[in-house]
Amino acid sequence: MFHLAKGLYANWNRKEQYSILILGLDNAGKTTFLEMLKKEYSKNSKSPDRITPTVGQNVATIPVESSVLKFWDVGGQESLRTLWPEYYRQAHGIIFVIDSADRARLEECCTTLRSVVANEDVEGIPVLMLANKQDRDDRMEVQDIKEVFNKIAEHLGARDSRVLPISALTQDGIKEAAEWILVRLRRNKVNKPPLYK
Ligand SMILES: Nc1nc2c(ncn2[C@@H]2O[C@H](COP(=O)(O)OP(=O)(O)OP(=O)(O)O)[C@@H](O)[C@H]2O)c(=O)[nH]1
Ligand SMILES: [Mg+2]
Repeated sequence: MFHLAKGLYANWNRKEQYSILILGLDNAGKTTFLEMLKKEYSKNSKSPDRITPTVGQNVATIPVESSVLKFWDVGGQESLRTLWPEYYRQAHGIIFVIDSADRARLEECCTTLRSVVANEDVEGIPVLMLANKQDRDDRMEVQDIKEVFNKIAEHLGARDSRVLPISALTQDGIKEAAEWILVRLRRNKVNKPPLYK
């Protein structure tokens, strides 16, 4: 009887777990964003001055509301982007981070995102674009970034997508980003069910 009750209790307590892939060019601020998410939700994070370019992957499992979000942060250097498709099939959502101060690579950003969303393994899953580094004086206006990326969004079909301004460094917009993606992951759960852990 005790074991049955314990089993039922464990079942009721299982949480929905969604995997989110954090992509973007090198230096966009992906790892800083992830560390700040950890700071926001689990109070256990690395200080930004200890973050170095990612060569492998960083994984963090973060409780957000009644769900668990498992983030996969991979290196954005060109030579490492060939590894990204390995992660596509398991992803419930994509967060694509853009360096708002890097005008010179905005086009490269677009081409990269376009090739990501064209892959059939990520078909239908929500895509959140983060215009990061909004604290910098030399940033591009969010409206200008939106105009560029909305052109890509037109090819995303019925799936959810959005451009949100953030500053990973000052933690502005971090919570809004997590909340936006969670709502869309739940909305898409009939098409891409979460794991129950
Ligand atoms: N001013 C400013 N700098 C930022 C912000 N976010 C990240 N940075 C800086 O940008 C640089 C790169 O940040 P990372 O988080 O390592 O970038 P990444 O996208 O993980 O880079 P890779 O691992 O090489 O793909 C670091 O010097 C960060 O401190 C931000 O919101 N504002
Ligand atoms: Mg990194």
